Amino acid sequence: MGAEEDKQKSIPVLPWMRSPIDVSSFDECPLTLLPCLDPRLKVALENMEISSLFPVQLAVWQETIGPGSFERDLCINSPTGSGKTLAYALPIVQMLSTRSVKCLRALVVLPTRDLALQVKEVFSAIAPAVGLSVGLAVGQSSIADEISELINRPKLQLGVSFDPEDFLPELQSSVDILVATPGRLMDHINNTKGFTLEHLCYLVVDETDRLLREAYQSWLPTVLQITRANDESFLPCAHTFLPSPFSLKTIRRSGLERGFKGKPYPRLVKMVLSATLTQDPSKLAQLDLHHPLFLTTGQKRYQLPVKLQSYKLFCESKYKPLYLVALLQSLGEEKCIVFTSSVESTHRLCTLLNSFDNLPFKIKEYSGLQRQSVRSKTLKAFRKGDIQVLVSSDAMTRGMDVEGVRNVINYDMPAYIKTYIHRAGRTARAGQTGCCFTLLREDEVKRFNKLLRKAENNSCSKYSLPSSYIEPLHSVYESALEKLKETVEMETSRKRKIGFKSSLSGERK
Ligand SMILES: Nc1ncnc2c1ncn2[C@@H]1O[C@H](COP(=O)(O)OP(=O)(O)OP(=O)(O)O)[C@@H](O)[C@H]1O
Repeated sequence: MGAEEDKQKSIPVLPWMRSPIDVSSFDECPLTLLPCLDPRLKVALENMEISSLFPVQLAVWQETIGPGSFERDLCINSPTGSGKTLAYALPIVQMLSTRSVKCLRALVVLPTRDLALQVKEVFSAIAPAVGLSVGLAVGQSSIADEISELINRPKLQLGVSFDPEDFLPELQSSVDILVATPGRLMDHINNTKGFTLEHLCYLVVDETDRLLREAYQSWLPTVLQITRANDESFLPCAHTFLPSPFSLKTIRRSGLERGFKGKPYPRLVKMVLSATLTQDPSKLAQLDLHHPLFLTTGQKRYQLPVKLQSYKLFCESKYKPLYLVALLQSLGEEKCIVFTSSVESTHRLCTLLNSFDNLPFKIKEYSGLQRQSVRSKTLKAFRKGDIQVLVSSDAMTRGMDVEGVRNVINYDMPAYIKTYIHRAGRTARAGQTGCCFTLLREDEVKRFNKLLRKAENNSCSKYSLPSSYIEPLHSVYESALEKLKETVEMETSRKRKIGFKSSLSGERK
């Protein structure tokens, strides 16, 4: 494809995407100068060691708390590590800070459990300061435990006896904000008594392009349908406003003012975000956006963090593990993530690395092949610094924020620019520096250069390792390969035994 064709493809089809707000024209804003910020939230932010808002956070603040007043749905395309989480969390918490009745008003949906946990931490750092509670629906605990966290069942007064036939205690939400993955969200929508989205004011779809790629049990049409139905039932013509002692309803009036023509007001406000936001009209149509406003950074659709340094390292296929070890040794003990192209190669590479004697760092595997509990444990140890090298499949590529990751290595070349962006984006976050190395065979170089041209800030220098790092490793590499062979044989026979046992017990059943 020629450069002209590339350019054509990057011009958004949707008219509202062609005149975006450029986030790079914003500067950081000290909290002391931020208009309207609730002083309690200022203190909470300072406790998080945040003294100013990043550009994307200021741009969103302007469109929500500022003059924009949440009038339009926001589509935010901003680089990895630019602070998108707080960009939506802060205005939502500030807006809900004046509500005195507890009910579920904000829903944040993320594609994975680890990401949801991370986002919940951010909300939990600010929401309690203004008396709001945050819940999690990700399937980390049993559904019963989760329900008891999310739903409040008021206790009957002592000494008063009710006939249960006559009195059903009103179930109420225990949380104002819910962070969820689609599967568990659907479980609660379908089965949890008292779980309702009828008061929902804010819907955040984080990692939008990933969430729109799969149906995830049709969570999006379901949520939109429920909230739309609520809008309709609260239109003045459809509702008689009879006061009920047991239920508190949000009254959505039909407003013609401020761009809400024909829409119930206040309506459900949507914020959708990604570092690689889709521009595909049919995908975006699923979100049913209201008068959307597009916020993006710079000219090109794909952006790499400004302080990221990309490097390419040439090596023959058979020596890739050896070069990787030499590279890891040359980088020292700082945290590093090594990405491979599949769960199988992640396992194999990690086993091989652990077969090298006397490496000065601890290496663990993190992949979609592992159980969630194993993954969470590994991630925790990596965050703490007990593990220095994480060998990962693309399970880790999106959104994960681990402090102190200075280097990312693409052991296998990513097939798409999006993958490169999300992998590289695990470093150089929050304005810090970071490096991304890609190991390349000669026949991959052309494809890699072409892939990088699609992004802004795409300079990529050649990286060479001194032979003093390579030469001493040859003999160790040979014995590591031998050990790998033994380990693989052991694993295969263990799997065979387990398979045999379970087929026997299957026959008995
Ligand atoms: N205003 C701020 N000042 C200092 N640090 C901040 C600020 N806002 C966010 N951060 C930090 O920046 C890091 C990246 O933030 P966040 O995870 O929200 O990025 P992101 O844009 O969502 O990235 P990704 O696209 O990879 O998900 C986090 O460690 C966060 O604590």
